Amino acid sequence: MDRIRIRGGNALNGTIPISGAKNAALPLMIASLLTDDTLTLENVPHLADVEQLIRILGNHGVDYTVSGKRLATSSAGSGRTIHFTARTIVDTTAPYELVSKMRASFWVIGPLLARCHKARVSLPGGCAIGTRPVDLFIDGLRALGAEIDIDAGYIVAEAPGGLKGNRYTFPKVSVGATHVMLMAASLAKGETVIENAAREPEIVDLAQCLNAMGARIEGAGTSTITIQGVEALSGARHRVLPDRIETGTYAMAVAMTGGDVTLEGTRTDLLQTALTALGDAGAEITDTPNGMRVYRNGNGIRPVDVVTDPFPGFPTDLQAQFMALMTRADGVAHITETIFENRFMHVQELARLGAKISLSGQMARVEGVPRLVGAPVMATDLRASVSLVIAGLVADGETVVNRVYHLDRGFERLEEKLGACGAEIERISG
Ligand SMILES: CC(=O)N[C@H]1[C@@H](OP(=O)(O)OP(=O)(O)OC[C@H]2O[C@@H](n3ccc(=O)[nH]c3=O)[C@H](O)[C@@H]2O)O[C@H](CO)[C@@H](O)[C@@H]1O
Ligand SMILES: C=C(OP(=O)(O)O)C(=O)O
Repeated sequence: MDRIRIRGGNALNGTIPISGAKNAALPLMIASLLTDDTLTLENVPHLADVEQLIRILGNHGVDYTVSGKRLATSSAGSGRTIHFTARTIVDTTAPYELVSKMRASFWVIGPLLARCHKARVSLPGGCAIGTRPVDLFIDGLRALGAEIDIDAGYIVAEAPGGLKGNRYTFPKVSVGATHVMLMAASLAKGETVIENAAREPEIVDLAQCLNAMGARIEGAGTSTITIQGVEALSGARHRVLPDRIETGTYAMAVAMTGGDVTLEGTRTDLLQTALTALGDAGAEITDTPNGMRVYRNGNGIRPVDVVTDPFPGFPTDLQAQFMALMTRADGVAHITETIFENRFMHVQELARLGAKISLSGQMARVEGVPRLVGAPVMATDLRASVSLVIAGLVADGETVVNRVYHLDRGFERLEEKLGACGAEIERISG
């Protein structure tokens, strides 16, 4: 199993190209199930989750071809272009062996139901950050006329006469359930109105792609989305938006180590709340023509309290990274997690490096310390793992992060990107 070894102490200086967003690429790829025509996606990141989803889609009958080059360290925005074609759906079952590895693969339920009027999808896996139920998907799809049962770990859904548009109000904001409702309602008969929809940029990206395929979606990016169902969708070409979580992660790494880094191929408007928190912590962030510049001089890190919330709030996917930054603040910061009930698994690992963190329910009290000391660490989820990398970048001596496969789910060539900016970081294979 690969590990990442870091020798802390170097400031980061240089340029980091930001990849296409994992959390946009996944639903966009799944949207290819909605049409027998070719959906071409540009800027698709090379990540374990993307490869896994390609396998899952292949099981349903999606063919793919890859063109374009892999993202080179020196050039932003030149990620892969992948052409997905689901001429016919050969299987409407998404089996446990495939779906259990990745939460988002469950979302195939939406297009399968819409196009084939039936789907049998295993209950999902994904990062172990909470119980992560699927009740909102079930309620939402039932509102569109689907009949749904749970049988032996599978959701079995049918809509013999096709899905029918309806009004549905989410009792709680869900990114995944909003993606699924957009895809399902695009091929339903009549109008669907979704209230309390997620407003994440990845929702907007999916809606734009679906509209390019012939869907009629209005209001994506607000909490009310209206979809006029259409008979069929066609192919399209769409560029995956930049990864705001990767962007925020590297911005936090620079805030941690000090230095001056340009994040290329990204946009500040994708993560305003997190950038405001970073600014309050002492980093300077400015727009550049093709991204942003993050800079922190020799001044210390100021403690900042944050509370995670659905977009446009502070993203839960940056909570662990921000906590790593706060371990070196000049004072005490409080970090409250409101989205997932078990997303503090980095706390005990950060403590191995000398961090002083205490937990009380969903709130972490982080008392900044003047020094972290390298140690072997291990994390059980994607963003927790990268928070350990950020801490390792300033820890004295050597930090070894185990279970790198978590990182490979969501960070493209992390060690290369950080290494090019002066970090002493390497992957140890095997
Ligand atoms: C692949 C992807 O895009 N993953 C992101 C997506 O996950 P995901 O789409 O799984 O997250 P949701 O927005 O659905 O989850 C938000 C909250 O709603 C709850 N919930 C969700 C569905 C449901 O049927 N019932 C229910 O109670 C969840 O347990 C959680 O407490 O959004 C999360 C919140 O921004 C991010 O952390 C993940 O990185
Ligand atoms: C939690 C995440 O992913 P998933 O929803 O696929 O588990 C994430 O991207 O941080």
